Amino acid sequence: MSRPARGTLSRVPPLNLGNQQPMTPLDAEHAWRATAERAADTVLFFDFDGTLAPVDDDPTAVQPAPKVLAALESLAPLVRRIAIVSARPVEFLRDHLGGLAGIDLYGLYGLEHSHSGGETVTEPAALPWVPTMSELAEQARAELPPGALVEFKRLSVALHWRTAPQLGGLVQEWGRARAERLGLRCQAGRMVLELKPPVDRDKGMVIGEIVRDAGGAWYFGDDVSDIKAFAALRARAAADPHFVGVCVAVANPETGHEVADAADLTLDSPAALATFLTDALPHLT
Ligand SMILES: O=P(O)(O)OC[C@H]1O[C@H](O[C@H]2O[C@H](CO)[C@@H](O)[C@H](O)[C@H]2O)[C@H](O)[C@@H](O)[C@@H]1O
Repeated sequence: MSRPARGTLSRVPPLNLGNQQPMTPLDAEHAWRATAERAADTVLFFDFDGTLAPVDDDPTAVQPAPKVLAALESLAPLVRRIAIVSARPVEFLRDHLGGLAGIDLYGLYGLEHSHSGGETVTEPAALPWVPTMSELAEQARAELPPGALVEFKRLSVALHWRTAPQLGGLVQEWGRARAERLGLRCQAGRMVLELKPPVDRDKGMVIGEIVRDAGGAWYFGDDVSDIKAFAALRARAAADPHFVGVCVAVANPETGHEVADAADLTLDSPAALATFLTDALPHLT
């Protein structure tokens, strides 16, 4: 099948886990129509960076794409839940979602969560790793060359090389060696390597738990860590032919085709996502 043209919304071959046939409708309009029939039982999941917010050299400078928050606010009362599932801390997400009410936040790949503006709950098994992460961030700052950016997130450390692409190999080598020594796990991303505690929590597990009793779900993501979330929707659909699961990739040249190949639909940017969500509103009202 040919690749979707940039700037268009197209269907690409779905991920095939264990030969199951995903029940995903064929195009966006059908998908929203099927969703409308079960909107009160549908959860809309969004990754943050690269999906709701365009990528920036400075991880602290990002903001959601224009109109994206307004679209989420309009969609929230029409579906069961809206949830953001991100590698960012919950506090960061809360600060960057402009006080949106009624949204669930899953931060640090699900090591933290906050339901509908409530307190932030941290996975207890991860807490003993805070000092290790803090020391690791200090070591990274001391040992990695200028140009590598170290982002300390309490329960994980992200090592960035976006503004110094020539350091990518060295940063990854340093990070993987350190992870092995400390018993940490690595998650690769867009010009970043993230080191996390060895606690079983990822986007797929978060989504799998939430959709257990849902009638449908959409997941919007741009990076390789989002493929686990897509797989969770596929697994749910495989277990229940009435479940409508739709996986949407927000394309970018860095992740190549891997995410788009695992998705049903592809959008070409966070700005295109805002338009896509705004256009979906009439289907659900
Ligand atoms: O799960 P996500 O919400 O997609 O978070 C993934 C990582 O996002 C951030 O890094 C990425 O975006 C930065 C800002 O645009 C960019 O500078 C960087 O190159 C990207 O990798 C965040 O800083 C990381 O902690 C997250 O792991």
